[in-house]
Amino acid sequence: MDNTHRKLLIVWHSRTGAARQMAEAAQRGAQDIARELDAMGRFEARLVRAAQTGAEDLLQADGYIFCAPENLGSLSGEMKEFFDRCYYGVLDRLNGRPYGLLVAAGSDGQGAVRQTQKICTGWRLEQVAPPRIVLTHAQTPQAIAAPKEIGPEDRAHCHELGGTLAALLL
Ligand SMILES: Cc1cc2nc3c(=O)[nH]c(=O)nc-3n(C[C@H](O)[C@H](O)[C@H](O)COP(=O)(O)O)c2cc1C
Repeated sequence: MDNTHRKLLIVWHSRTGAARQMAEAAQRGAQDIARELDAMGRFEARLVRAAQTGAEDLLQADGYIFCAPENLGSLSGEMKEFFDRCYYGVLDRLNGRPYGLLVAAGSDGQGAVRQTQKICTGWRLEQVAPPRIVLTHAQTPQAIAAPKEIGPEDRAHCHELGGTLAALLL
């Protein structure tokens, strides 16, 4: 590809740490691929919390990873609020850009995946890898409130997704 600067935007929300670690692993994966391709000088993998992300951030990026927990069968409130806040401001202006999806969940995650896919279909984004759900197996109120630590295999899958997006953009 040409020498244009490429930007991957990783938008995340996390309450107890799992989705944050997933987003960080994806960022490292993207940076590792950029390093391998000797493209660090023309690539940026930016990690931004959903509450701090706006329409301008979306418009300025070339590709996306969305990473959030499933809560009550759908996307966590902060992540949904980000989509609600930005949706119409960028509609028809992101068409064809690639995205990947990471969901942290206690035991399911499918509701959050379906909901995010519908939103991204509305934005005409192109899903370039299967969504990854990381299960934390938190089911009791105590387990749900506890800080999470994702395992090396899950971390590796998120790292790989970041690498896939970077390779596509570079
Ligand atoms: C209010 C609330 C609702 C939840 N609902 C679901 C759910 O519907 N499905 C599920 O699999 N996990 C559910 N969970 C579990 C979280 O997805 C899980 O704890 C995950 O690790 C949270 O990600 P985080 O560590 O990045 O905050 C819920 C957690 C909370 C706090």
